[in-house]
Amino acid sequence: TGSTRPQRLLRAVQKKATQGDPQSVIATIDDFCRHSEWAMNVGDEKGLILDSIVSEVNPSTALELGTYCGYSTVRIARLLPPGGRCITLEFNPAYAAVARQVIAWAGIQDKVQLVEGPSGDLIPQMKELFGVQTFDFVFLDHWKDRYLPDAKLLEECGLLREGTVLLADNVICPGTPEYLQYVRNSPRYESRYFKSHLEYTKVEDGLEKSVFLG
Ligand SMILES: Cn1cnc(CNC(=O)c2cc(-c3ccc(F)cc3)cc(O)c2O)c1
Ligand SMILES: [Mg+2]
Repeated sequence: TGSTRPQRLLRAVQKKATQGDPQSVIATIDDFCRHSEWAMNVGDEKGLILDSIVSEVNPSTALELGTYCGYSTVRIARLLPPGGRCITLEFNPAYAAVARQVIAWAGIQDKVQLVEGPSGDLIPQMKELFGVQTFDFVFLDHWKDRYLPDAKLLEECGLLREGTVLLADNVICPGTPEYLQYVRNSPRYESRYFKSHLEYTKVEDGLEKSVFLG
């Protein structure tokens, strides 16, 4: 039985990245995906937009939907203020197992809580499981048809506050048309599109930043 792509990505990190250095983990994954095997990390170009928005929000509590190999988890967690934390939800146990090791290699595991399971079941438990009041920042990067139902669930569970920033990956490719229509037309959000490219390619993609107005 051969290795999987996430396992080969992890092996590259453990071989080439400096332990405890998030930037070298990020650079190693970007190099692996650009020159060895494409993988669905947010990537370096959209990653810079993610970094600038996370830095602007400076979240105490961040939520990531869709961990995959932990690349964007590392990008977010390395920018959190002292005491800040990122809760990241991943449905796929094999991805979660790789992500835990990537996050640990970067040395930021103390800022991250990785939870395995379906976001639709876990979101209603955020308050009781993790003592979360509201999220300051949410990064949506999981199954594209879950963006809208999970955004509505976050609203219904009282997990968003006036000013919470939702940042959604892949709003063009693969695309999240129902989610886009909702956040761009709802009076409860102020939405803006950041044009970019699908990770490691020239294909158009982008991030949608939507501020919850309460
Ligand atoms: C199985 N699975 C576990 N997590 C997920 C959620 N992520 C995605 O689906 C996803 C997909 C793509 C993508 C794939 C093929 C292609 F041709 C173009 C784009 C890019 C991304 O940035 C993504 O986040 C899917
Ligand atoms: Mg994505």
